[in-house]
Amino acid sequence: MKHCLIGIDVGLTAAKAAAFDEGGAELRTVSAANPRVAVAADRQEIDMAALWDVVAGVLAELTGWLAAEGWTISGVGATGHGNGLYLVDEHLRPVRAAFASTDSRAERIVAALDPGEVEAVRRVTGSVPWAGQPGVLLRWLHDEEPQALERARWALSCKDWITSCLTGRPSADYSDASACGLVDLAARTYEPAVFDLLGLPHNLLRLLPPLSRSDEVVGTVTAEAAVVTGLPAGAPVVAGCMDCIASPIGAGAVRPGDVTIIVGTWAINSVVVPADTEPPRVTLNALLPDPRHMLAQEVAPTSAAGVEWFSTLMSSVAADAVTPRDLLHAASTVDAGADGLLFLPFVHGAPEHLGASGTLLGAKDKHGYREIARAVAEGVTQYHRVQLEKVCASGATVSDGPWTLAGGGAKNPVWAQMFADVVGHPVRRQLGTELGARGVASLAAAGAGVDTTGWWGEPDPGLVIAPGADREAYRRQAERFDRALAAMGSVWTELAR
Ligand SMILES: Nc1ncnc2c1ncn2[C@@H]1O[C@H](COP(=O)(O)OP(=O)(O)O)[C@@H](O)[C@H]1O
Ligand SMILES: O=C(CO)[C@H](O)[C@@H](O)COP(=O)(O)O
Repeated sequence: MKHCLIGIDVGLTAAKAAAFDEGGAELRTVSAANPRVAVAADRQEIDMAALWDVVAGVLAELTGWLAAEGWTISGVGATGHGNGLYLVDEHLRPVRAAFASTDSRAERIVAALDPGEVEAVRRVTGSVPWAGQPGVLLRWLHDEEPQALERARWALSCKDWITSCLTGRPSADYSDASACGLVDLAARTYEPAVFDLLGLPHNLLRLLPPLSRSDEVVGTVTAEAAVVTGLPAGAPVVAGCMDCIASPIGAGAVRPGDVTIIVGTWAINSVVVPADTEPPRVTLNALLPDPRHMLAQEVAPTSAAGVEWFSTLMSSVAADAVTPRDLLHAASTVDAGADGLLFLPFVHGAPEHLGASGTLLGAKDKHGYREIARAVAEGVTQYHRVQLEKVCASGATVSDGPWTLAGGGAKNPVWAQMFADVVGHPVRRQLGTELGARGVASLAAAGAGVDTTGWWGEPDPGLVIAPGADREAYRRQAERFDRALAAMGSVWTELAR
């Protein structure tokens, strides 16, 4: 009999489900756009039932194909965007719409925190507070919608919501919970001091589900879930992990010093560090399945989000949809430097820059769509560089080898070369594989008792891209970008008042 594993990856843009054979080869991937409602500029909410419908739909398509090809499913795991908040009642039904991690309505709560207390908690949890964290959002609900908290029984992350739909059980894993800034990294337990910092009563700690290892089986597919997904009832489901963890696992980039750059809605810039040292000073540190290691990360909703914003804007005025691929193609027809245009990619703000907004600098009447497209892609990439420099300066040891490029944007060859040129370091593309789904499928394999040692062979050197001819232009642009970023800080603070 042919056995396979299923990895589900629910990002902010799209839901993907992929099947892998027991040796780690990808059999097939199905994806679909996720529902997302921008309720207001700073309010980004997700209809939880609609999200589950999309995931069930991609699973049904995948399992239909697998059945026709004679595959038997031996394990399932989910990964998803981290942070945000998915509140459910005791019957695991949504209490209200979920908060996406791009929601910035709670910035004022973060701005009012005591810096000394923030630093004391950071040393324990490895995270600094920002608006889209579940703890900060719980505080917002405590102030603004206390009735929602009264109805809530569990505070889930995105993948925990999907896992609960599959198994009928609440669960959480160390990677997501630590990436949410809720965990004492050394003790691997929820940290009540986070609730003190945020002014939350301790009785709300009851909302946090029990923690499991990412590859631990936390339930089995229910009969109800089997009907809508085509998964076999009774198939084991593992706790899974956060998407920023799943991609490096999928790429095999989990040795100390390994760097992964994820070009999803969010910009994720990470390095594997030992778990038994003081957490590097970055936005967050997330525990990896291997208890010896964690992933130090600089993160911001500034990556494909910027490209999505501009392509959606152009689609609204063009006869045909302008896809991110079209936008990158238009960008490729303009020289590096976008003829002097600079884009600061904060259309959803950023943890590090309270009040920041998307900003186009240097616009002249000679500039058109193609120059702006180039500036948007370059601005997104330059901010990845800023964050990678911060990761390198955080005290973490960083590998000299190629850095792994993951996420939807990394599939674009123009953008991948721009990454190598802007960051000034070789990057490795991963063609043909949904790395996040692959990573969590490997955890499902481990949970089902399948030997996964063969999943990570020698990486193909042909996928490595070295910095090229545009490197010098981007070095000059980086100086302007950094000066503009520093100067805008006070403007954004003023505008946010
Ligand atoms: N060929 C492409 N060229 C440029 N950008 C792309 C391409 N394919 C996907 N993207 C971008 O990647 C994003 C999806 O990446 P993904 O990692 O799946 O994000 P998420 O996990 O947030 O859903 C899309 O928002 C899109 O902007
Ligand atoms: O918590 C986060 C960063 O700390 C984000 O939610 C990230 O997980 C999004 O992932 P994306 O949807 O861009 O793939």
